[in-house]
Amino acid sequence: MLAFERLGIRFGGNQAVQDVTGSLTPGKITAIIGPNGAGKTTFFNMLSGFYKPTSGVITLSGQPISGRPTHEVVARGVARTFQTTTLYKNLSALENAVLGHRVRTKAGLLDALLRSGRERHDESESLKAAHHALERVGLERKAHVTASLLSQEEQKRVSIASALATQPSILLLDEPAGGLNPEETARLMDLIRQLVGAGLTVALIEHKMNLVMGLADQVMVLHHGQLIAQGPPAEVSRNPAVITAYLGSHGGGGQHGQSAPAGGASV
Ligand SMILES: Nc1ncnc2c1ncn2[C@@H]1O[C@H](COP(=O)(O)OP(=O)(O)OP(=O)(O)O)[C@@H](O)[C@H]1O
Repeated sequence: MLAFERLGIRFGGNQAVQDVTGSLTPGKITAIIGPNGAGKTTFFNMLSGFYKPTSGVITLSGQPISGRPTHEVVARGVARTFQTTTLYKNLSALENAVLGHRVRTKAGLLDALLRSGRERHDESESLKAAHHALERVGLERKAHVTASLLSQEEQKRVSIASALATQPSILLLDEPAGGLNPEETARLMDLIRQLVGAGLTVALIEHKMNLVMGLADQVMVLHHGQLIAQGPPAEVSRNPAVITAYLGSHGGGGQHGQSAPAGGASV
C-alpha cells in the first residue's frame, strides 16, 4: 500500500502542498481533484519520485520511499503518466512502450538511445513487457503504427502502455481523459476499470467531476495545497468545504464547465 503522512513541499515562499495524509487503497481507484493550482500534479510528482518532499513521509508497503529517485520508485512498482501526452511521435506504439519501460527503469533516455551493453542485454525483456502492455490497453494490433498516426485516444492508451510496461502494481494517471471527447473518455474509463479489475491500484487526477463520480472508489480534494476532504465521491461532493472551494475558485460556474452532480458540489 502507498501511504503518505503530513506530506508537503515548498518552492521558495510557496507552500505548494501541505500536510497531506492518506493512502491509496489497494485494488481501488482514488481520484485526486481540486481547483487549478491546488497542488494535484505536485502531489503526484512527489509520489512518483520527481520531486523530493520538504516535509512528511511516503511509504510503500511500510518502507519509506520519499525522495527516492524515480527509477527506484518505478522498480518498486509505482508508475505514472503525464498530463500532456509525452509520446515520441515519430516512433511506433511499440517503440514508445519499449522506451517507456527503459526510461523509467534504467538510468535514462540517453542510456536507452545509446544502447549500451546493458541495454542490449535488457532489450528482449523490454520488448516482451512492451508487447504485453500494448495488449493490456487493446493496441496490440497497432503496435507498429507510428504514434502521430494514432487517434488521440489511442495515444493516451500508448502513454498508459508505456507506464504499464514497467509492470507496476500502482499506476498514477495525470488527467488521463484530458482532450478526449465523451465517447473516447467512456472507453478510457472502461480500460481503467479493467486494469483495476485485474488487480492494479490506480490514482488519477481528473477535472471532470461527473467522470470521477462514476469511476472512483475514493476521492481526495486538494485546495491551496491542503487536503480539505476525502471519502467516497457522493459524500465528498456534498462536503461544504469542497463546495465552497470550488465556488470560490470558479464563481459558481464549475470546473471546466462541468455541471454539478445532483445535490453536490459544482466540481
Ligand atoms: N517546480 C516548481 N517550482 C515552483 N513552483 C511550483 C513548481 N511545481 C509546482 N509549483 C507550484 O505549485 C502549485 C501547485 O501547482 P500544481 O501544478 O501542482 O497544481 P494542479 O492542482 O496540478 O493544477 P492544474 O489543475 O492547473 O494542473 C502552484 O502554485 C505551482 O506554481
